[in-house]
Amino acid sequence: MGEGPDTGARHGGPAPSPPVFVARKLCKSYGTGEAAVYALRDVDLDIYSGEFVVLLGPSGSGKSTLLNILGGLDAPTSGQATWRDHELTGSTEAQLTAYRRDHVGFVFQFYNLIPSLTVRENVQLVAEIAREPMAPEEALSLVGLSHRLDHFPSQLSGGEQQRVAVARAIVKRPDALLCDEPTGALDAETGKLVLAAIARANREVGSTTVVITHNTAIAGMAHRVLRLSGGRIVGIDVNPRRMAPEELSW
Ligand SMILES: Nc1ncnc2c1ncn2[C@@H]1O[C@H](COP(=O)(O)OP(=O)(O)OP(=O)(O)O)[C@@H](O)[C@H]1O
Repeated sequence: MGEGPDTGARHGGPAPSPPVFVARKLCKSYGTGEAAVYALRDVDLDIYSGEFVVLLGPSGSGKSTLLNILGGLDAPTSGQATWRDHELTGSTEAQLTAYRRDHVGFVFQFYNLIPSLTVRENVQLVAEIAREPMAPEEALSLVGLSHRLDHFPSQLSGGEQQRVAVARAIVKRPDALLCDEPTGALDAETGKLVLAAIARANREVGSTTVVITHNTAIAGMAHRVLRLSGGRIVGIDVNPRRMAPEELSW
């Protein structure tokens, strides 16, 4: 991968390749009538191959709902979401399971490692069900943990455990890497190491990457920042220069 996707059309230059994620008029509501809660309202979205996108917004703005729909973990109430030629809306549970297994790596705020397995075994578990995985050792090297292969999760710091979770997400070389508040439970210095691991996966594996945060500093890493508020995308910023994780401060 080079410096990221061709952002030409967004700057008025040559046409880029078609988007990999497309959402049109996505709505998600819970309940009905006066008690209804609208998590997403008429969201239109295009995300391009290899992009690093940050979804930025306050608590309750709809970030997780949007990411979960893109990842095939949730379905909208109405509207359309597609991944390349996969129609996510309207897919059966079995089709969504296959989509997640074959194309998506997830990283959540809490690492959910299996405590009785070593670092290598936690990553191996996903490699075994993937179509074209890299070696677990390669994934763990990408996140800087080659020296901790045979340790158990309880022997690692929170930031190291989250880097194992990143390795587990990327070992299958996912087309999409979807991260929901990956640094939410970490201090700034540790969080930057995790962000560096995610950025490296985006660059070297080529995974189209979406990171949720309510931390505005993290937005500096992205190609583009989609700002959410009240279930709507209220702004899209293109970073003229992306910052490296170690340049961020919060
Ligand atoms: N299962 C549910 N039932 C009812 N309301 C829900 C449900 N899930 C989400 N919501 C509501 O939808 C809205 C959007 O939630 P969502 O989790 O997508 O926001 P978010 O921006 O990710 O927030 P946070 O940063 O706090 O995780 C919120 O008002 C939330 O309370």
